Amino acid sequence: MKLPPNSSVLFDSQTIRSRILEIAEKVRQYYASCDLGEIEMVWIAEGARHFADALFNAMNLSIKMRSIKVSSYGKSFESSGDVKIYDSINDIKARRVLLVDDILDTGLTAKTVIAKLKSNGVEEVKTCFLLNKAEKNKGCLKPDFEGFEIPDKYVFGFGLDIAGEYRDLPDIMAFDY
Ligand SMILES: O=P(O)(O)OC[C@H]1O[C@H](OP(=O)(O)OP(=O)(O)O)[C@H](O)[C@@H]1O
Ligand code: HPA
Repeated sequence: MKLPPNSSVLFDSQTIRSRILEIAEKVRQYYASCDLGEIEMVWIAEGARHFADALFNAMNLSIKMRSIKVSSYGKSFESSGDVKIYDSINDIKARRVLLVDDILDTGLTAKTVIAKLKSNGVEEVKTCFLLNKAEKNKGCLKPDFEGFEIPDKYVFGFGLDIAGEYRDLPDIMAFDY
């Protein structure tokens, strides 16, 4: 597969896997004293697919898991600012939700979904991101669990795409655009 020019590996697959094991352990500890029946893990499709699968398997907790399709970038490198939620999430009524996404970039996607979940009556939403462009979003939303803080570069691989391509690369690559 031809990679975009000026791209390089930011995190290789082994580094990603090891970090996910660490996050999974922190999540396990957090929920250790909770009623597992009250918790639902909700991951944001499509980008979080690989992260959510790996995290869920590593957590090894008997909780429900589902995805919701949310999109705001399309083929662009910038958020359109219009976060579209394609699945009905009105039936997510768990008391506690663990919201999982591949990346916290501007924070708009997560903020929109959190507001919707809260308006459904979900009491607690904990967030878990593999990547956080913290310098860019100026800490507008503090993740409860996160993998790596990254600089303001466009990244792809391990679920993250450029216009629908490269999601299935095992490494996370960065790209100067
Ligand atoms: O913090 P933000 O600036 O809102 O960006 C983060 C969101 O952007 C990407 O989704 P995208 O809209 O590209 O859809 P996709 O997951 O299907 O690629 C990514 O998967 C996150 O969900
Ligand atoms: O850097 C990114 N890469 C891929 N998808 C994204 N969605 C928001 N930011 C990014």
